[in-house]
Amino acid sequence: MNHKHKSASKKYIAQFYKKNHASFLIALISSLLTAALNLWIAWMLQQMVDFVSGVSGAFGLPVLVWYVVSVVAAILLLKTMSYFSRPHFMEKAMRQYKDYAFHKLTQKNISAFYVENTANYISAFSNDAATVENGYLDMQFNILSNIFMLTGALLMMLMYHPLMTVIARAFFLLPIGVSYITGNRMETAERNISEKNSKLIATLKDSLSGFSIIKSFKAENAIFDLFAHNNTAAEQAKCKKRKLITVIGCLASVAGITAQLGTFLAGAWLASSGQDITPGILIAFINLTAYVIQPIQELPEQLASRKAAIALIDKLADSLEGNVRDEGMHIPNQLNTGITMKNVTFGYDAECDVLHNISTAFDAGKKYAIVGTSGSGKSTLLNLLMASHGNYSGQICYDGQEVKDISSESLYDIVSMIQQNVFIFNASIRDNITMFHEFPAAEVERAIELSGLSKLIKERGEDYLCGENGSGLSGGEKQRISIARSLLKKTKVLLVDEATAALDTETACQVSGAILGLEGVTGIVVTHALNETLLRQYDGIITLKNGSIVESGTFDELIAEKGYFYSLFTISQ
Ligand SMILES: Nc1ncnc2c1ncn2[C@@H]1O[C@H](COP(=O)(O)OP(=O)(O)OP(=O)(O)O)[C@@H](O)[C@H]1O
Repeated sequence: MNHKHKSASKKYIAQFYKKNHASFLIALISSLLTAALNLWIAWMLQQMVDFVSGVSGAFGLPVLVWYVVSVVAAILLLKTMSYFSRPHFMEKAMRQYKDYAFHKLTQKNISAFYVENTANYISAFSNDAATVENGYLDMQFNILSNIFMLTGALLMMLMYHPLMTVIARAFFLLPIGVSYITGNRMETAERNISEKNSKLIATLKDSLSGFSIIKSFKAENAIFDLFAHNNTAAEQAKCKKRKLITVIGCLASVAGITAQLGTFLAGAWLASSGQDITPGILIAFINLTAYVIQPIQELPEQLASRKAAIALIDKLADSLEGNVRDEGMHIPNQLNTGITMKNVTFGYDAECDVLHNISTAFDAGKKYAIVGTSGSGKSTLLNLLMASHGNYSGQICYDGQEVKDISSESLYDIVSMIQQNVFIFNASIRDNITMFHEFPAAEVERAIELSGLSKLIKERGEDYLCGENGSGLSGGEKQRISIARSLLKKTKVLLVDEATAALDTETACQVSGAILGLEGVTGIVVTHALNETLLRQYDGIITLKNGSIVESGTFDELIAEKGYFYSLFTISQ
């Protein structure tokens, strides 16, 4: 992990404490005072035992009764403090952390989602968030109160009997060593669990999205095998962590018991050597030793869990810091000359190019059709115009400005795209068209009219809920919503990828006609439907074959050439 990402994860951790200091401090004070209370009880026990043993200078019974009442009152007070602070701190901390991460997610490039695995993010906001909550947030109070209790107990032991404390300290080094050795292994185990969970979530996501296909192709067994494989891997990763926790616990216990028994032996040896140890001091020492050993036993696991949780925050910061294109250039929201592609070669993998040496120009305000057989690279060409990938060679320029240097915000102001796969939110038809923005009613009306949605809206109303990914709508209706969305945005450039594929011929012609009739808009339309009336209206037709432009010109020019386009057109008729 590089330095930039390390400092990025600090910003995520800062979200826990932003405007949340008061709750944090009160919760921390209450857990530290609870630890102090244990030490106070150890001291009281010493006084009680010395009182019963008749040691001179011990407190009398009335004072001891008063102390007991104070302890009970203090417990009630501290628990009340904790009740009013810790849950509020946790709630705000997790809310701000997830909000910040989600905000970062929304700042990503569209291109990020062509190359990244979205299941990682689902995991980060579910499983990993729970680990961060327990292993980092909750744990920090336990860690700090354990450190406080450890230090306080050692100081009290020092006050009671310095020599015995020095001997005990030598034993305590043992469990501390265990913590140091096991910390890194725990961190690796937690990262491994997170990765395996992501894969499991990815399978689950696919299974749910493709449920009807799985059923109709009777692929339940195959998809079950895939799920079972990933489920096993995730559970095995957790099993490994549990085993590691057992090993860490075992080492910590051995080290702890050795330290405790060693200290007792030292006490016995000192007492028999005539040292001044009252029965009360002996009892206090036994209690205090436990308060040293408990943190030593718990701290290795707690520190390891904290480290593991920080590793997950680092992992999320790592993924969120990549593919953000906010440093691009701002350009005015206009297209004066047009879009040019010069010697553009591109492949999804380094070994295999999908587009070869593409050179063409799309003049501002004109309409172009891209045709070609399936897999010839039409969608890829369109996506590159939307800056989906930056790793092409050659130039793609808007008014002479290289597209990968333009800020995504500027680019999305100029261009909008109607895609093959339309995403519909589980919101009203109107919100799906306006994408939750405010527009003048007349403009919305015009977009609805042009995209052929009037009938649907008349029947169901603007407030009709579309269902999860538009389950309440037909394919054609979803396409029309997507067209209305883009028309409403009124961008200077409209890219259309088979937008009419799910429409019947009449509506398809109507919609394509609407796109062709948009004044001042540069339209680039990928189409399979080789309809002569429509094709004649385009200013240029670009014919792709195996990722290369083989012909371009107007409909009449291409037909006259009697070449590749001519044969595609005649076969389709
Ligand atoms: N994300 C991707 N990763 C790897 N290869 C891809 C990816 N998307 C497309 N391809 C490949 O690139 C080639 C061109 O695909 P593209 O979708 O651009 O073709 P198309 O002409 O739009 O096809 P269709 O008309 O069937 O939609 C195909 O061989 C396809 O398999």
